[in-house]
Amino acid sequence: MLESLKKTVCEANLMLPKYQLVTFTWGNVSGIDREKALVVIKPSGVEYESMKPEDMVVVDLETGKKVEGSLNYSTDTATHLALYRAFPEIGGIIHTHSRWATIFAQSGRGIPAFGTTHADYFYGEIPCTRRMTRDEIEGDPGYYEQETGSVIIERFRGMNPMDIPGVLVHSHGPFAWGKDPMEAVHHAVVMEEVAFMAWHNLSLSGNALPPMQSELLDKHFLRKHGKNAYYGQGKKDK
Ligand SMILES: O=C(CO)[C@@H](O)[C@@H](O)COP(=O)(O)O
Repeated sequence: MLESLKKTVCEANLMLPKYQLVTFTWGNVSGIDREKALVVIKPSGVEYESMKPEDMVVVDLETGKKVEGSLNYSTDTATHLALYRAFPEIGGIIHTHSRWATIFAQSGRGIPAFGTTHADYFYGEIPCTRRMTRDEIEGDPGYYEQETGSVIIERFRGMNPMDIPGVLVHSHGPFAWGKDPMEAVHHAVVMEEVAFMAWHNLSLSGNALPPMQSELLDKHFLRKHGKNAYYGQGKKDK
């Protein structure tokens, strides 16, 4: 079942060690088949060196039940499912504990847009959720992870998840998404890079640097995204 998506999701997971986004097994990527309403996600706690497409686990989007796979699915599966249900435009999700983004998450701070590297991918600050409450943390397996999805969705109320394809979960770490699993990984790599830069910008400025000017944010984001985008090979030069 879903052999091609399993291959893609496995390859996307293998990008985590490649781009140094992960230590040990601390991360996961998933992808969704919207027509079948099935999600493919990596198994929990399996070393990346030995991970194969056939290890991927298939989960029903609505019930959260495993429909195929001999291994246990990622502990973060319920968060992925909550995000897929809330954001119908996304096709892939990644969670990591990449160092610089996690430093911002642990500090409860969003990553401000300080430059065009950020603006090419994120249309403003990458937000941080609120702290989770005791009631949201305690409970049966899967409940805390589902509530992790809820605090992300709450933070994105009134926002377009494709304008800002990532978030920091307070005291935890980054989640990112995209139109497919590979784009989600791409966004996680950029988030880590801009977190690294932003930390140094804040440090050099004595924590007093304002965000970049809105005109420059608009220019860089909108020339790569949206109906009038002209970056890359999509639209032919006049
Ligand atoms: O967030 C955490 C641990 O804090 C998990 O995402 C991480 O260890 C990866 O878990 P899985 O191997 O996907 O079950």
